[in-house]
Amino acid sequence: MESWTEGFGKKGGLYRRLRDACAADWQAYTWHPFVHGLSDGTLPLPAFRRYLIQDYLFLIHFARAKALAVFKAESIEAMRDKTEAIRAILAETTMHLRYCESWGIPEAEVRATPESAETVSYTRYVIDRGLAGDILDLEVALAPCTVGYGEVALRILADPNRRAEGNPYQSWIDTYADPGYQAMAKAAAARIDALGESHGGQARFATLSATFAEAARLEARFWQQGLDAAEGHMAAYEKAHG
Ligand SMILES: Cc1ncc(CO)c(N)n1
Repeated sequence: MESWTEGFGKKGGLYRRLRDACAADWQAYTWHPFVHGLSDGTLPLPAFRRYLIQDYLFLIHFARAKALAVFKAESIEAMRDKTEAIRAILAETTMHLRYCESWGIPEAEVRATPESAETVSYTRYVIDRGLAGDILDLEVALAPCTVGYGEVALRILADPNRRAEGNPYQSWIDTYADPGYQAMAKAAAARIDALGESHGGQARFATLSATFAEAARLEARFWQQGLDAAEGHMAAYEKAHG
C-alpha cells in the first residue's frame, strides 16, 4: 500500500471507508492531470492563475463552512480545532495573494473577480450539507478538501516525475506538505473516525458516502476549471498568431 493512503485515518475507521467507497472519484481528484502538472512543473501558468484566483474566493467561503462547524461542534475541543482551522485557512490565502502580486494582480482585483460555477457549486454544497445535517454530515463534506490536499501533497512528494529544482509551483506544494498542514489533515481524518463511532457512521454510511463522493467530484471539477481556462487561452493564442 502506498505511503499516502496510510497517512490519514485509522484502518477500519469511517474516513478510510468513505475514501475507499469512492476509489475512482478519489483517484480522479487526488491524481488529476492538473496535479501532475504541479508536480512536474509543466502546468501552464494561465491554468494555475485561473485556479488560484478562484481558490482564493473558495477559501473565503470555506472559512465560513468551518465557522459553521464551530457552531455545530459538540465539544469545546472540537470548537478549538475548528477555530484553529479557520485561522489556518485565512493564513493560506496569503500564499495566494503573494502569487497574484508576482503576476501584478492586486488583492482588490482578486476579490472583485466573479466566482466561477465550480467555486459556487462546491462551497455552497458543503455549507448546505452542514446547514441541513449535523456535525458529522458537515465534517464529511469538508474532508475531501482538508484531507485531500494533504494527500495530494504526499503524492507529489512521492512522484518520480516531480520537478524538485526550480518548480514554479514549489511554494504551493510546500504549503500543503508543511507539517502544520499535514497535522491538521490528520486531525480532520481522526475526527471523522471518532464521529463515525459516536454518531452512527455505520447506519448513516449510504448518505455520508454520497456526500463524500460528491465533494471529491467537485474537487476534480475545481482543478479542471484551471485546465479549461488554459485551453481557451491556447485557442485564443493560436487564433491570434495562426
Ligand atoms: C479547492 C480546494 N480544496 C482544498 C483546499 C485546501 O485548503 C483548497 N485550498 N482548495
